[in-house]
Amino acid sequence: MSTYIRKEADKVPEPTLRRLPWYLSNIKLMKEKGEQYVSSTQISKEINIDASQIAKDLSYVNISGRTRVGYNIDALIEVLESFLGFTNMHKAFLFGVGSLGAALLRDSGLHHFGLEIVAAFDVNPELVGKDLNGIPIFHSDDFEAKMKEYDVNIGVLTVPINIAQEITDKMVDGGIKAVWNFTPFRIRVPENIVVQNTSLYAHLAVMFNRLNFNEK
Ligand SMILES: NC(=O)c1ccc[n+]([C@@H]2O[C@H](COP(=O)([O-])OP(=O)(O)OC[C@H]3O[C@@H](n4cnc5c(N)ncnc54)[C@H](O)[C@@H]3O)[C@@H](O)[C@H]2O)c1
Repeated sequence: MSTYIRKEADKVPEPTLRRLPWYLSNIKLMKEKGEQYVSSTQISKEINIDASQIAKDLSYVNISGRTRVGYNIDALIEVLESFLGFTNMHKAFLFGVGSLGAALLRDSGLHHFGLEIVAAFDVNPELVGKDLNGIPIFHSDDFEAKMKEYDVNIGVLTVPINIAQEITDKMVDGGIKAVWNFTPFRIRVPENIVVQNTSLYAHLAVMFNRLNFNEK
């Protein structure tokens, strides 16, 4: 039996994966303006990224465009959405319904990007048993049981930093395969588990620095 081993080289580069959703949003805007075809040069003008870079990024996506006319806009949107995993809903559990966790539960935008938080966990008696934006909040102790009930493989981590690792271990032991980590803690996980660290503050220093530069 021959097994196909996925090589590192088969992986789409992370910068490409970060740019593709951006192209997608802009292409959708162009569609709203009534365009039927879009070229990498046009996208380039909108978002100020080199057209050759855009063409290269789009080459990872299975779509062919005609050199001068460009890509059919509907087909490109469809292919990009499915390539990026935005069309099939990924179900997630969220841990820690505090100020950030609650904001994420209220955010309907996640849906458009393929993420559906189906339930949340907390230990605060004022929250447990309630629901927020239609999403039930259970006690953390009920997590293992709920894993059997829901078809979930993603965990969103918005708990206090001092329990970030403990809750991660709990999620992984329960069968979670990917952790979207909002805590500033660098959580450790087994090799087969995906971790995505996200910080709202990450780009603030860049903005402040550029602001100071422009004001000089
Ligand atoms: N990545 C970012 O941009 C960003 C932004 C804000 C906050 N954060 C981080 O997110 C985390 C939460 O911040 P916050 O301001 O929402 O805090 P918060 O104190 O408002 O919320 C934390 C919640 O976790 C709950 N909790 C405590 N123990 C728990 C357990 N065992 N199981 C489940 N839930 C439990 C608490 O009851 C509370 O509701 C912190 O680690 C913070 O540093 C990150």
